[in-house]
Amino acid sequence: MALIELEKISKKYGKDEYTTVALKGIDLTVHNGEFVSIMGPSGSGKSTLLNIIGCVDVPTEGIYRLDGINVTTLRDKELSQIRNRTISFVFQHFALMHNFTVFENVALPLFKRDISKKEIKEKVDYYLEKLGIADLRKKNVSKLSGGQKQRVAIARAMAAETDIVLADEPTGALDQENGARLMELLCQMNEEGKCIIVITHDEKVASYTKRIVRIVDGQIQSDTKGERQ
Ligand SMILES: Nc1ncnc2c1ncn2[C@@H]1O[C@H](COP(=O)(O)OP(=O)(O)OP(=O)(O)O)[C@@H](O)[C@H]1O
Repeated sequence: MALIELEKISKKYGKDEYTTVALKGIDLTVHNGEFVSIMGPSGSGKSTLLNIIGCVDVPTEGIYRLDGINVTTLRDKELSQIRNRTISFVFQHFALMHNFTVFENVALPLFKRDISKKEIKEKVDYYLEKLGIADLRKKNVSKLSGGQKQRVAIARAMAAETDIVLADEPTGALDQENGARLMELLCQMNEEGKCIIVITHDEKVASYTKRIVRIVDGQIQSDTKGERQ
């Protein structure tokens, strides 16, 4: 069964003469363990597509099945529950909670689950160790470097142990070395079985992925194999 199944997805913003059609009848199927990059010019609809896949926005038309469930008909509460247990996000500007510690940021998605504090602590400690940032656990995230912040964001995505990780220009705010390190971490997560979808303008970032979907003007222009298989 497909993990992500988009059927004739369209998205319009605004009304009447102010309408923007961001997506036009997108059909896209992604399976467990895939590593996909979504590329395309600015304004082509990449972020809109990722937001719909991530259940933070809803399509105007079409059907979205996430892990076999038609999420287009769900209410907000059900949608956020499915999102929390299925999807993690990694953003260009990290989207961490300022004035919270590294530990608290990584633990955040776990607080919404039905698991004990002890289990949360063990899980978070395990992933902080795995990413080499255990010594930063009590530090306020606003005091960290860009590379360290992105490691915290990856630790948060790993600790959530969701099947899907969505990344929007995740290397955009990083230097080359930290960008490469981040892509290695995403590759590692993919090898451990996660389905990863990354939006990027950067061919180098796309070269780490196994499949490249190119979008132009709200439509899929091509869907090809990436360099890494
Ligand atoms: N909230 C919104 N309200 C109105 N129009 C929007 C909104 N969000 C996006 N759009 C429009 O939808 C189209 C697609 O935008 P989107 O952000 O998905 O493109 P993108 O490919 O991610 O662009 P970029 O690479 O510049 O981030 C654009 O024309 C944009 O102006």
